Amino acid sequence: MIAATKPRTLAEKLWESHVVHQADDEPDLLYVDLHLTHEATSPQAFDGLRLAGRTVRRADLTLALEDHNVPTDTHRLDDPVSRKQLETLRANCERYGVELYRVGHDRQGIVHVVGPQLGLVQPGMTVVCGDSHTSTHGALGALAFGVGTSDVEHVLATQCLAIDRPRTMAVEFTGRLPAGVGAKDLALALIGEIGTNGGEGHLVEYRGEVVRALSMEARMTLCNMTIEAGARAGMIAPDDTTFAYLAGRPHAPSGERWERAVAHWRGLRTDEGAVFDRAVTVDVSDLTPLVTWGTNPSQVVPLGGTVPDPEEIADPAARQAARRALEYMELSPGTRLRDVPLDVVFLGSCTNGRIEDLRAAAGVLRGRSVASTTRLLVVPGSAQVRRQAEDEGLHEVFLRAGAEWRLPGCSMCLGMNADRLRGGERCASTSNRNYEGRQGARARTHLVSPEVAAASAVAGRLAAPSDLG
Ligand SMILES: CC(C)[C@H](C(=O)O)[C@@H](O)C(=O)O
Ligand code: SF4
Repeated sequence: MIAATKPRTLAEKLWESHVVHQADDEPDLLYVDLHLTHEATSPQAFDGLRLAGRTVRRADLTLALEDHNVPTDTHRLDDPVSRKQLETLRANCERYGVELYRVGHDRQGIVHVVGPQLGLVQPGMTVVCGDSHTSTHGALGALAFGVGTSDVEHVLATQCLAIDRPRTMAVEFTGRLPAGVGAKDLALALIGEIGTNGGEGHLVEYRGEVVRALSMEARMTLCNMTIEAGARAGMIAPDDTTFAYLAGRPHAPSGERWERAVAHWRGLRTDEGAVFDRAVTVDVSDLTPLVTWGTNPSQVVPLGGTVPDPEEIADPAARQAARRALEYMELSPGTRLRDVPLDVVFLGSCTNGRIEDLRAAAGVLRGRSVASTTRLLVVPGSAQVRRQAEDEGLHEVFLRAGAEWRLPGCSMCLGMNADRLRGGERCASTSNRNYEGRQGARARTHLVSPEVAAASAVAGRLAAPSDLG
């Protein structure tokens, strides 16, 4: 009799198929199929390599992008700090033979937008990048880890990652997703429920019909924000949506190799009866568009709601955090979110800077104008997204509405380039972080979906598309 194999989760399968070395009381050593890198977290890693007299083990499995420091209004690198970052990356890539898509290249863009777009990220792979939002790539059924700079050095030198095995966690959204509610709302709803530490030490697999019905790009939005729940990574088992997305992409297999790949990928799913260390369900039937009111993504309420009163929060630590957040955000309890005026709206980032996000926003903005008191920045996540949007005429919708149509990059997602909020400006942003100072000194950030961002730009205050006349 053949011994029955123990049912395994998708994460366990991918982990076990990549273990190079395992020993008691040591992290596992995993083989890395794809290493993505950018200017912000690679300089010290390359320095370390050079000092140790080592070289890049698999330059052919390594790709570098310029995203965090790039200006998005011009290709000119005027800012000396940013220029230094980019010049350092260029010199390192040149020296070690690593391919680099630099500013102006037709494949340049945010690392987490470009990887999937080129078909570089495929089901079953391990993907590593010195960037927390590497979790995005798990949407394709990959095991994708954001790592620190010393890990980047180790991966450059060995193509392996030393990592403790996380526990597994199933997240299932149940019920029917109402119209006007999307992946960004799912992510915020989950974080609102389990908190910014709720996923700590876990590898999340998103499961169930609601997730199955999401487009590939929506799945990326969801996996992208997994990290904001404190989890180690997020993933979704590949299915026909994944295969349709990958087919024909520059680095996807073709012909007979494609058929073989798909046959293999179909087996990359959690077995019936496999046990997760933890399971969370979130009912989405009554979900409405969400907006953050505070300074972390768990401080979130429905757009139709009001700013909560910290004094009504039972947990003392949460109460104190809410008090401080309201002070920073200059908001008082009971204020209707819809009454909150905005200086800036930012549509972009690796969370919501893809073509579907731009289409959704353009759908709201068509025939409308941005409020005179508000500035709308539209920043495509990559040069390819920008081209595609222009082919579809979306840029004309944005420009006609009075928005700024920018060049690709991280932009106002974080204050590492010229796109920054100034003097305590308030912004509705489609990005993933709203910590103090994230978008500039004293900047106030409200995280929202692309549809809410677009409607808010028109209204000049937080608004849903259904609020617009
Ligand atoms: C600069 C980089 C290390 C950082 C990250 O790891 O996420 C950035 O991308 C961010 O979103 O804060
Ligand atoms: S867009 Fe924002 S979250 Fe994404 S990699 Fe860039 S800085 Fe990080």
